[in-house]
Amino acid sequence: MTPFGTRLAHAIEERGRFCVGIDPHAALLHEWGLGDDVASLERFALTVVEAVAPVVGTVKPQSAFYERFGSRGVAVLERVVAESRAAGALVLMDAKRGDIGSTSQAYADAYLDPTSPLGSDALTASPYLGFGSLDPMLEACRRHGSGLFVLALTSNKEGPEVQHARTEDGTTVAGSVLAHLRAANADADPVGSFGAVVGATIGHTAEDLDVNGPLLVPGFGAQGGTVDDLTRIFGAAARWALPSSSREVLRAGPDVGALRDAARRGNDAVRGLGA
Ligand SMILES: O=C(O)c1cc(=O)[nH]c(=O)n1[C@@H]1O[C@H](COP(=O)(O)O)[C@@H](O)[C@H]1O
Repeated sequence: MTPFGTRLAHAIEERGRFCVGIDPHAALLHEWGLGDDVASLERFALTVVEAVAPVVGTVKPQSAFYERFGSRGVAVLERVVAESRAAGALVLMDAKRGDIGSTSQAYADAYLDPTSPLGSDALTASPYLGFGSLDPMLEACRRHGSGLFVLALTSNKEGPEVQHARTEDGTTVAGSVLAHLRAANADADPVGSFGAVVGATIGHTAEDLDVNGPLLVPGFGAQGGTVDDLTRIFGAAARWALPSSSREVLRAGPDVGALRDAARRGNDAVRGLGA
């Protein structure tokens, strides 16, 4: 199986680095003239897939917006995964999973094994039960050619309380996560399969963001992150950055052409990063 990092490098080269978040917020369903029910969820999500999955390299459905409708919402999420992949986009499942190791194994089986109904190209993961608790996920990625994006410096204002805290050896929690990722990606070429999540809104950081892996960068667009912010925060590490935007693109719907244009505009805006 080709490693996720290699597949992602091809996707960036062929389609660009912009990632579209497929987040069916209740407010967006309303803006699209839809109701807050499963049929509307399905219409919204599959319209976005039809518009953007053939043109962008990566899509990122946020699981919570589907889970809130129960099993029928999760069935829609399964279709989002399958139809996005069929259209040629890599699916980064945003479920931010993390638990004791034996349960992490079950999350790995659910999201990182391509034969599972929710099997995706990559998963977002939370390292706050200790980075080692994610080992079953890393192992599944190696086995199946999938990838992981581990929270490091998140885009929300509450993140620093945990992420800037110092560990016993004086490094920050974020720095420690980044060091683990760097080790996991050692020797990968052109880029590893184990990425970090770093928000476009963090302002600046003294951390070394070069982990020889991809950087998922939410907070671009609706949360205020701009291209200038990306250049300032990431410098040369922007080479493997995936700026991700949900609401700013999704507000262009429900027209398929307008959604696709919004995705293309996002892609064009970040094309020169890391050059
Ligand atoms: O892992 C994420 O994707 C994520 C991490 C983070 O630090 N901040 C963040 O906003 N996200 C997700 O990125 C998306 C941002 O959506 P918009 O603000 O609408 O572009 C949501 O799905 C969030 O759950």
